[in-house]
This record gives sequence, structure tokens and C-alpha cells, in this order.
Amino acid sequence: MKQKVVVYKKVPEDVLMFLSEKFEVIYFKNLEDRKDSNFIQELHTAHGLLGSSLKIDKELLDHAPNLKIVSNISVGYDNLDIEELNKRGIQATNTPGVLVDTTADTIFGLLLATARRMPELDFYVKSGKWNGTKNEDLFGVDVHHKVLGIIGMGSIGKAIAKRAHFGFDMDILYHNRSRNEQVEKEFNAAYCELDELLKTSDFVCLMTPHTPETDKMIGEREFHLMKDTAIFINGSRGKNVDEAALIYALQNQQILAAGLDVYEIEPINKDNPLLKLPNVVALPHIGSATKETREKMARLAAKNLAEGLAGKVPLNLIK
Ligand SMILES: NC(=O)C1=CN([C@@H]2O[C@H](COP(=O)(O)OP(=O)(O)OC[C@H]3O[C@@H](n4cnc5c(N)ncnc54)[C@H](OP(=O)(O)O)[C@@H]3O)[C@@H](O)[C@H]2O)C=CC1
Ligand SMILES: O=CC(=O)O
Repeated sequence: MKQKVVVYKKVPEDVLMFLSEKFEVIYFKNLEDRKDSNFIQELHTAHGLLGSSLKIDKELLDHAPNLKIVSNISVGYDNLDIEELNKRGIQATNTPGVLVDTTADTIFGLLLATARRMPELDFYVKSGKWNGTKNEDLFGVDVHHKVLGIIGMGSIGKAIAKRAHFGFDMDILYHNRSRNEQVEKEFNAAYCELDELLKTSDFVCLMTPHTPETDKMIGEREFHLMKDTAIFINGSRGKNVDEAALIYALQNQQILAAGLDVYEIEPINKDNPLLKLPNVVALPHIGSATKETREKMARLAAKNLAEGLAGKVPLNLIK
């Protein structure tokens, strides 16, 4: 009998076909509620789970006694309770690599859009307000030749540094728990302690995973250390930032502006003050969201899942 796989995110046809050749596939194209009774029912007999963002914790796993693998279609896996999965001998995988350039493009684009106020000015033109030529109040700030501080110089951080160094002649500072000599050589990046990076950077770009250690790692103290001309970019996870402190910093000119792809709560509440601030550029968590890249991610996730269910060690096993 075929093993059973529950897919709870929309995936391309070829991925469904690949999975259906090997497994019984139950497809929830757009699961909105993890308590959905049909979904819970299917979990009871599932061997594999494929999707993204869904919180997979003890409560959910108690419904899935036969589960062998959870394959996340994302690189971040803060939605998974890894300790609980390990305890139960359930493998977990993610999709690093294939989304690096796309995400770096988005985050660098967000940085440019924030510095040059592009969404605000697009609205200005389209709403017919452009009727003068001396528009100094529309000026932005330069990106080229400025200092970019990257917190979390991993795969995506490096790809952002590459764009900044070769494309925009920026000076790169970075902070990790460990040094990365490759980026120091290739992009002339300088390692520094977090506080030094915050004090010195014109752009502060956060790219760490969300872990207990990085939870709210940027808060009141950190915004206070930043220049009042600094632009803060968050492409990582909303929970890495104390959002109330970010709002305060933006409202009180402690920093100049912020470009955000991620939020403490997603989707962001309609009444969140961030949405009222002209110095915020807000994207709906679309770092890796191009057709090509999302397809690659789904294919890689399906491959990881198939390897796990075939008793092999999946390529992207989370350890
Ligand atoms: N907006 C979006 O759509 C997307 C967001 N993401 C987010 O970006 C994150 C990073 O992805 P990726 O670059 O592939 O991951 P990597 O694992 O390659 O890089 C993470 C980096 O963060 C550093 N880091 C981890 N913990 C800390 C810490 N406590 N303090 C300082 N630095 C730390 C690591 O260095 P070290 O271990 O030396 O500390 C490493 O350099 C993902 O986990 C995800 O949350 C990813 C894709 C798309
Ligand atoms: O946020 C997206 C991811 O892949 O992680």
C-alpha cells in the first residue's frame, strides 16, 4: 500500500504528479485553519506532510501518530517545533539555496524603494499631486557608497552583500555569532559587534532566522543606538524585532525609515500603526515569491519528502 502524504499548500501540477506516482496524496490547496476537521482527520493516517507556515507543534502532532516527515516549503523553519519532532523521530526538512537570489533581490529592492521613497512617490504621481518642479520635499537619500550593516550574514545575507558591494559600492559591515572569512575577502565586509554595527550603519538589514536567541533582538535599545538617519530593513522574521519599539522609533525620528517584508503577526492587522507611517515601505512577506523560485522550492520540498519516506536521509534534513 502507498504511504500517505498530506499537501497543505498550493503546489505546481508537476509536483503533485511526482508525489502521486509514489504516494497517496491528499491535497488541501489552501488550508487556512490548522484546526480544519478534514485536515485533522487526514493527519491521523498521514506519513508525510508538505507545505509551509503552518505551526507544527505537539498539539498538531498528537493527531499524526504515523508521521515520518514534515517537509517545509521555506528556508525558515520557526513554524516547526524541532525538539518535539526529534522526540518523536519525525524528520523535518526545508528549502535552502534555491530562493537565495530571489530573496536577496526583494530585500535589496526594498532597501532601494525605502531610501528613494518609491511607493510614496508612485502614489504621489498617480494621484495627480505632481504639479511643481521644485520638489525638495520628495528627495530621498543615497544608497550607493553608504554603509550597509547586515545582521545574519548567511546565504541570503551574502547575496545581499554581493549586490551592495559590486552594484552600489557600499561598505559592508556584518554581525553573526561566527565570522565568515569568505565574505570578508569577496565583498570586503568587516565583522563587528552588534552595537558597533548599529551605531555605524546607514542601512541596517536583519537576516537572521527566528530562534529563542534572536527573538526581539532589535528593540528599544538597538533603535536608540542607530543613527537618526538610519534605514532599517527587516527581511527575516517579524518576531526578531520588538515591533512596538520599531513603531516608536519611526514615530519619534529615532531612525529615518523602515522597509519591512515581515511582521510580528502575519497577515499584519489592518490597524497596525506601521501601516499609517509614510516612512514605512511594507511588503506582504514576498521575499522568495516569484513563480520560478516558488516552483523550485516546491520541487525541492517534494524531493526531500520522497527521500525521507524512502528511508533515505533527505538532502535538506534539519539537524
Ligand atoms: N522574507 C522572506 O520571504 C524570507 C525570509 N527568510 C528568513 O531569512 C532567514 C535567513 O535565511 P538564510 O540566509 O537562508 O539562513 P542562513 O542559515 O544561511 O543564515 C542565517 C545567518 O544568521 C546568523 N545568525 C543566526 N543566529 C544568530 C544570532 N543569534 N545572532 C547573530 N547572527 C545569527 C547565522 O550566523 P551564525 O550561525 O554564525 O550566527 C547565519 O549567518 C531565514 O531563517 C528566514 O527566517 C528566508 C527566505 C525568505
Ligand atoms: O520566509 C520564507 C522562507 O523561506 O523562510
